[in-house]
Formats: sequence, structure tokens, C-alpha cells
Amino acid sequence: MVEIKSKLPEKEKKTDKPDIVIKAESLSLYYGSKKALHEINLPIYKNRITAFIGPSGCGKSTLLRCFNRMNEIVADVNIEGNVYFHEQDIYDKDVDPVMLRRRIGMVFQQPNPFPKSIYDNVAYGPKMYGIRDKSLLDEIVETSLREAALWDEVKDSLDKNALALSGGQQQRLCIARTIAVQPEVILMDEPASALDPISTARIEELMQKLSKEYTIIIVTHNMQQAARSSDYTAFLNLNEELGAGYIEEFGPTRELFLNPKNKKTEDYISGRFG
Ligand SMILES: Nc1ncnc2c1ncn2[C@@H]1O[C@H](COP(=O)(O)OP(=O)(O)OP(=O)(O)O)[C@@H](O)[C@H]1O
Repeated sequence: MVEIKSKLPEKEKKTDKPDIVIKAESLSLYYGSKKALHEINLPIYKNRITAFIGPSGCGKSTLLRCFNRMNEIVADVNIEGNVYFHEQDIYDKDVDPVMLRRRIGMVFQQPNPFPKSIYDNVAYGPKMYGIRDKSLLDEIVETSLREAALWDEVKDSLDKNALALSGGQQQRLCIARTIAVQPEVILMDEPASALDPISTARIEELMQKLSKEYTIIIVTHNMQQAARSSDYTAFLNLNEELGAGYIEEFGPTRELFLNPKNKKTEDYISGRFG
């Protein structure tokens, strides 16, 4: 705990009351008959970074994937409760998951660029959504790569295969690819856990910049990373009886780490379990 305390940044004071972009209400999720999430109530604030921490298997990634309906792609899931994106319940029948994922993009643990050129990776999404004009695509590619802090490294090799980039560069390319379709929210599932410390620091720095324009949710096993990088933290825990994850504590990151309200939060962040 001492180490984490010393790493907590003196954040620029964000005193205004942020708007809520996403809200989970009594959200439970089942994989088949197995309950994985139990009665989650959680606000996600606009232009803030929210970290999900908690022991392995408590449902952090599952909860993250609920916010753009990615669970439907990977498994047979059943949802109870609601997830609102602004005023819209994203599980309503008339919500198109593809359009939803355009507004709520995702970056995964393993960088997963397409085996195409750097340019084509970033232009892929905009093209899919109907943009054909070459000069507009060029502009989107450049802006997205700049925002992802990769432009200077790749501007002279946009035709190079993305798989030839380093892991850290590939992850920033994946962030550029996500940004290129102008999402409002970026979901990041352990985006730096496969990267070396320098690449990790670059991703964290990038997240700070991006949060001025985007709302970010990050799943991380690294508590220093949550403490350093996020504005809000949700500590998920596993209910042994139900075998499902629930929110043990949620609040501003500094408060949660410096003055946890809950004994289990304190035990977890001080490394006594998990
Ligand atoms: N596609 C799936 N099908 C069935 N069960 C799944 C699936 N994905 C996850 N689960 C189960 O749901 C529970 C929560 O998993 P999840 O990956 O969301 O937890 P996590 O907190 O992100 O874990 P970790 O920290 O280890 O990545 C686990 O019991 C897991 O086995």
C-alpha cells in the first residue's frame, strides 16, 4: 500500500461533476447457466478514466465486454438488468451492435493488427463505414496516428506491414484504428500487459491525453497502473457462494486507494489477497 500511495499522482483537480456516459443497473450476466456477474450498478463518467481491478476470474473483462455487447460474439450469454449508453438501453432489440461498437470501441490485451499495411489498418474502419474519398481517408489516417502518438514513427512507412512493428507500436496502431471511427468510449482490456515497461509507460501517457476527448475504461491487474492512470476505480470481487463477480467498492481512485471504505478493498489493494 505504501508503494501505491507514493505513486498516486497529484491529479489536476477535476472538480466539475462529470456527466454519466454509461450506466449499468442491476446488471447480471450468465455464461450458459453459470452466473458470472451479480447485480452490477455502476456509472461511467465522461472524459474520465475508470479502472476495473480485482482478483482473477471476478468478471472484469466480462463487465467491460458488456458495454459494447462483445460478450455476444464470444459466448452464449444471458443478461439481466440494463446497460444505458446515454439514455439508450444498449440491449434493446432495435440497437445495432455494429453501430454500438463504432461508438464504444475496444482495444485488447494482445495487439491484434490486421496483416495489412499500417495505412490500411487505420483506414479499414472508416472505409467500412462508407468513406471512399482518398484525401479524407489520408486525413483520418494521419490524425488517428497522431492522436495515438505513432505518426512520427511511421509516417514514412505507411505501406509497411503492421505486423513488422514492435508490440508497443502495434498496440498504439490498434488504438489509432479504434480512434479512426470516432468512438466516444474506448474499452481497454489490459492494453499494456503484453508490453515492456517503456511501451507500457507510453500507453499510460497516451491514455491521459486521450481522456481529454474520450471516455476510457481499462481493465488492469496492475494496481500501480490503476492508481497512476485512472480517475475512478471499481474494485470487483468474487462472491464465492454465487461464483459471480460483484462491485465491492467504486469511487474516485485516490479515495479508494488512500481511504478505502471497505475492509476487503483495503486487503486487496495492500496485497493481502488476490
Ligand atoms: N467465453 C466464456 N464462456 C464461459 N465462461 C466464461 C467466458 N469468459 C469468461 N468466463 C468465465 O467468467 C468468469 C469471469 O471471467 P473474466 O475473464 O471476465 O474475469 P476476469 O476478472 O477478467 O479474469 P482475469 O483477471 O483472470 O482476466 C470466469 O469464471 C470465467 O471462467
